[in-house]
Amino acid sequence: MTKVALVTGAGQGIGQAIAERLVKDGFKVALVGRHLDKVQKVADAIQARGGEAIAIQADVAKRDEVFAAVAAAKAKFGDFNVIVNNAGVAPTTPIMAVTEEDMNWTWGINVNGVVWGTQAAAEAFKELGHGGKIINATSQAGVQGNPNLTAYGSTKFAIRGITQTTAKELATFGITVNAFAPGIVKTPMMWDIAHEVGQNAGQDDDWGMAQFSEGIALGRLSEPEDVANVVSFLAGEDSNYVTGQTLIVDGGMVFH
Ligand SMILES: NC(=O)C1=CN([C@@H]2O[C@H](COP(=O)(O)OP(=O)(O)OC[C@H]3O[C@@H](n4cnc5c(N)ncnc54)[C@H](O)[C@@H]3O)[C@@H](O)[C@H]2O)C=CC1
Ligand SMILES: CC(=O)C(C)=O
Repeated sequence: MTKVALVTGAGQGIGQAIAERLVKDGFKVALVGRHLDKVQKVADAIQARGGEAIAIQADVAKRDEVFAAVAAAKAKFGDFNVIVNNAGVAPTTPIMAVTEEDMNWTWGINVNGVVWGTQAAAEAFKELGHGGKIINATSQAGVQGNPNLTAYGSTKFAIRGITQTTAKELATFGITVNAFAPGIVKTPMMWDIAHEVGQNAGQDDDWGMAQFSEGIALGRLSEPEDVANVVSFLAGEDSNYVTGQTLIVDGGMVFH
């Protein structure tokens, strides 16, 4: 039977690439995003190529919206097997400029969103009487500290902790929980960061990006598909004996 996956933040960037890859792997996919038009466009393109996809509007910071999204995916496709808690935001925050709003906003989406997604998916797996896979987006910035990313980096360290904790807690239900840690991926998020870093230094976006791209052993920035390849492994049967882990997919930036 075809498996069902839900991907948050699937309207662009890494989430879009993951959704498209999971369709190639044979999944039916539910694409979740804050802006329905963006996820609908990606879902329409998948359907035009013969895949099965639905678009669902939800803000992952809101627990009831995440539960409703999982319920809608389960109702539409009749099963539920994988959630990819991918949605995230990445404000550039030098430590002395960090505000209460920065912390609450970033943690509300990046951390609370993972917790709500974990709860909603685990509840669905239990109702369906089978296990499942929970896959969380952390970052190289959640494995080692990055300057000016205090708010963001703190959320990504927390996500690795939640991944380990929930892997131990949910294993008894046949649920695995893993995370992927991208490096520097050419997406709108990373270009926004590069823009801010460049602007703060009186330089352009390419200069800003270059500050992050130094020291990649494989000598190139990441494409979203590099990350989707690893998520494909975590979503598939070949990773059945892997849980609580963070797979770093950064071309060789952080050696852990
Ligand atoms: N681009 C990069 O270099 C890296 C990205 N990551 C992580 O990968 C994940 C995806 O990143 P990108 O594709 O680069 O980001 P992106 O900003 O290009 O795309 C993220 C998507 O998530 C959606 N989103 C944001 N807040 C949301 C909310 N509250 N509810 C629902 N959807 C929401 C956005 O609308 C957007 O479509 C994020 O968790 C990010 O932290 C990790 C390491 C590096
Ligand atoms: C955005 C991000 O996760 C970085 C720079 O590692």
